[in-house]
Amino acid sequence: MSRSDGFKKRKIAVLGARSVGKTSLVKQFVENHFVDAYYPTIDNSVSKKVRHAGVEWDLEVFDTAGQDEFSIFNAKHAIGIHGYVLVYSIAAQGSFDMIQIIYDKIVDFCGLKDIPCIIVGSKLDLEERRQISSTTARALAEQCNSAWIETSAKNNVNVGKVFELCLAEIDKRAVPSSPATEKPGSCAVM
Ligand SMILES: Nc1nc2c(ncn2[C@@H]2O[C@H](COP(=O)(O)OP(=O)(O)OP(=O)(O)O)[C@@H](O)[C@H]2O)c(=O)[nH]1
Repeated sequence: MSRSDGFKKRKIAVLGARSVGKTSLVKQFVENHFVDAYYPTIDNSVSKKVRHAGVEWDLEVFDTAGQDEFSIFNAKHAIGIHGYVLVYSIAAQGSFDMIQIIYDKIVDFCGLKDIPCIIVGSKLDLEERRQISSTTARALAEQCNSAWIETSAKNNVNVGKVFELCLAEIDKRAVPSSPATEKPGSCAVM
């Protein structure tokens, strides 16, 4: 893990079905703005310096192309990744169904039972079109041993919290070590 610039590094991958608001979440987090237009994402990485648990982190966020059940989960989704943000829209049942599918793909690929992960219900501002109750989503998160939160990139609600909670999930599973031998979270494939 490079600390040449004085910052420790973490890499978080954002996955989910198409159009759930992954890019919007990442843009709001890194650039503090929201774009109404929809441009399908081809994988893109951005960085932000954050302070978490008293430490400065150079956080790299890997914004991935939308997934469906036939999408291939491959090495680029796992190599060097410390934690996952799995996004569904609270207004789209199909996108919620994709969460379990993606979670299973990660677990299968990494060969691990427990991955540092947060499940995120996006588009909280579309409450009148809600299809996924918080109770249903919480139950899935519990089953996956992951954190859970609802956000609105549009109204900038809970956006920073998503990444803070993901870092906390990584911390929970990190092997205690000295700074010189620090290892990333258990899901990282190096
Ligand atoms: N109302 C509302 N719309 C949102 C929100 N976040 C994203 N959107 C809209 O949803 C659409 C898709 O957003 P994107 O951020 O491009 O979604 P994505 O998941 O990155 O899409 P893919 O690249 O296809 O995977 C856009 O029209 C956004 O403006 C939100 O919090 N509230």
